[in-house]
Amino acid sequence: MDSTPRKRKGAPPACSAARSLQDLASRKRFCRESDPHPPRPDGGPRRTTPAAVMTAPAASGASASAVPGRGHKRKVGCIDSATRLGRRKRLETEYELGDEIGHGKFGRVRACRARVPGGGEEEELACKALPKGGGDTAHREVEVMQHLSGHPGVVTLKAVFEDADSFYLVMELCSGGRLLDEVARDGRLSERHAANVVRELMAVLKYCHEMGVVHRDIKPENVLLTKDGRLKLADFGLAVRISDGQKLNGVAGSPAYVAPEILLGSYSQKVDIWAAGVLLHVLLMGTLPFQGNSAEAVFDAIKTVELDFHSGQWASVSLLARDLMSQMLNRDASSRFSADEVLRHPWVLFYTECPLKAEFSHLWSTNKAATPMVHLDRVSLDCESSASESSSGNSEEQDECVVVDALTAAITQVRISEPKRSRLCSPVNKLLPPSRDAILT
Ligand SMILES: Nc1ncnc2c1ncn2[C@@H]1O[C@H](COP(=O)(O)OP(=O)(O)OP(=O)(O)O)[C@@H](O)[C@H]1O
Repeated sequence: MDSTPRKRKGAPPACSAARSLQDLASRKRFCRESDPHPPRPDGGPRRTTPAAVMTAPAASGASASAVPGRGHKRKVGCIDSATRLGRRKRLETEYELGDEIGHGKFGRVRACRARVPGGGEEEELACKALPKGGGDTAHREVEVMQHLSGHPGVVTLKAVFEDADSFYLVMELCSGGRLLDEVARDGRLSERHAANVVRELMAVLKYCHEMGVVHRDIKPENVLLTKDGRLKLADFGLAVRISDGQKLNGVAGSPAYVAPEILLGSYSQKVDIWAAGVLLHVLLMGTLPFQGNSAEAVFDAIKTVELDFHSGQWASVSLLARDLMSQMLNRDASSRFSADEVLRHPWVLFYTECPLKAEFSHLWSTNKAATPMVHLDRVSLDCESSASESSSGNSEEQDECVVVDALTAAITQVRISEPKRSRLCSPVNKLLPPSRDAILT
């Protein structure tokens, strides 16, 4: 681990996961995009979203003249014909809407069921209503969801409907709730559970980034779970598509998860890795790493607070987990891990890749460390268990941390991290003009 972090004196006291995350939720309102269609100075009508979902606009924060990059596998800006479109009447004909199951700042989500002619088995779905007048948000969300469709870690969009007031996004139901609720319930997740979450999240983020999409709102509220505990990334309302080497400059996201370079006004995919690092801190510690009583205070903490990974609750966390955390929360975006590098980190591999047992066992036998092999065998068996399993602070978990820490010594013979990318090799990036994503002044 290459950081010697210290928490700044006078930083606000850590609070419980439920409390701090709830605070965050209420502060979030400060950090959404401003109304992109403010009243006209001449008192004329506001520009509103067109009445029909025909084309999605260019991604906010991206240059209109940007050359399509690797992410543009489909027609840019068009609703894909695979997603059915229609009027609200058709929504009611084809689907039965149930109770509200969640809501965010923009949308209200209801349980929904497809009416199947002939009484066949009904598919459980979710229907998110997005009021019109929210600028490009609904278009962008639909377009990005379609662009990413097919990946098992992305909530599948089934159909889009509209009436005079709203768009309705019918999507697969994630009946396992939010990752946030799991953390609030359990306080802290076991390292094994957290590593499985990180692996699934990074797999979908790697895909998003390869497809040229920056999510910009990674947080436990937007990570949903299926009935069988698989992870699904949701809420693409702030996501944007960018080309290789392109930079964004709109301030967007949820304050506690905002990467420092967003505050500096020039950023790209790595902001999602920072946010995932904050999320990992929440999973392992039950608290947000950067706190404050206002959005400004949180931003100040993001820019200046040095985390202390050596004291307090961190003492019970493996060194490998701390190493990964410091790589994900590296303020230098060019050195910060990519999704792929996170996936290849030994902490993630150890808890999620059973075949490594053999490799580590070999290293173990050539190392003088004293932890018995039986622990490796047990950990190996553990990684076959469900990804949704959780525990916190029990003796079994402590034993695993000892094993992981002992492995740190063993694998230093191999490598802990990929070599840092040379800044000289960075692509020449185009800094875009300020966009309407700027939400804070
Ligand atoms: N596919 C789904 N299956 C089950 N629940 C869902 C689904 N999509 C959303 N929800 C629930 O609805 C809530 C709000 O959804 P979502 O985050 O998409 O709305 P939003 O208005 O865009 O939120 P935000 O305020 O974060 O922008 C989620 O936190 C979740 O509890």
